[in-house]
Amino acid sequence: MLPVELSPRLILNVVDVVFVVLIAYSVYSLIRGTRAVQLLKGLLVLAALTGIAHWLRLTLLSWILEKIWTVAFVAVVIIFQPEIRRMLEKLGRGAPLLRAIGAGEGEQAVGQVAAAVAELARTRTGALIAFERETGLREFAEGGILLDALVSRELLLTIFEPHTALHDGAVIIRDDRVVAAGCFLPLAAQKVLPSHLGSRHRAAVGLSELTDALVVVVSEETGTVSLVADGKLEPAGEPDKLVAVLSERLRDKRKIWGRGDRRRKGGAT
Ligand SMILES: Nc1ncnc2c1ncn2[C@@H]1O[C@H](COP(=O)(O)OP(=O)(O)OP(=O)(O)O)[C@@H](O)[C@H]1O
Repeated sequence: MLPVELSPRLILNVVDVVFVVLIAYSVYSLIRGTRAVQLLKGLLVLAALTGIAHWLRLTLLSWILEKIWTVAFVAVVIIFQPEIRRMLEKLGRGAPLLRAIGAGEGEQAVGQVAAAVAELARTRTGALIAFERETGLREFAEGGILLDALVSRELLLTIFEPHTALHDGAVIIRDDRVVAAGCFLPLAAQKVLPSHLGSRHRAAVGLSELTDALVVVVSEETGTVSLVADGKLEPAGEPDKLVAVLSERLRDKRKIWGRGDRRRKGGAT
């Protein structure tokens, strides 16, 4: 006989707690590493203060805190609109377990991109290349020159050739096609990056903060190649490593229900 009787109520309570823990963990995973963590800490302090004020029956403080909660809610929605949007998009994409593990068209482009990037780095030609994943980059592509051309090393080298009309701005790649070139990307907040990194790198980080895009940056100044994802910039390493990392991350992010649905979600230009 069990020491505690397993009543339906008890089971439901356990399920209830498990759900709350899972949701809390998911929310934390989604905002981990973003500025929303600071916000969460602020809200926890506010919640603790509110609890204490209620417990001690401090009427005036409770009333003020109530007003602060209302203002804070509106402010949070306005200030963190990009993060909230991104979080909801991530939720919409489903749990990682549901993601397909299979090759996508984007991977075919990876080898060509890596070859172009190696050449651009060698000649110290600045470049900014964004790979679209689940979040549609249409709004950024439409700000540039729409191309819809098959990705090739030669095409990318031509686009980033200095003194040409398309070299300024970013190239956006979806699957195996260059969707657009000369695209303006959103800049990351000033404090996120070391001051020696200029606007090209800031733009790469900025896009990766707002979307799940993978961005490759070649520095004109130093010829170094960086890979940017989820707001983090890291050295891309040798071309072979870049191919491996890009392939893995592109594959990992593909959904189980494939390409057609993603297009309907707003990815198409
Ligand atoms: N918001 C942006 N969106 C797209 N491209 C941008 C953006 N900002 C800058 N760029 C590109 O970066 C170029 C200027 O880069 P800047 O020298 O400021 O950056 P950087 O990070 O120091 O790069 P580098 O190390 O290559 O010099 C611009 O000519 C433009 O092509």
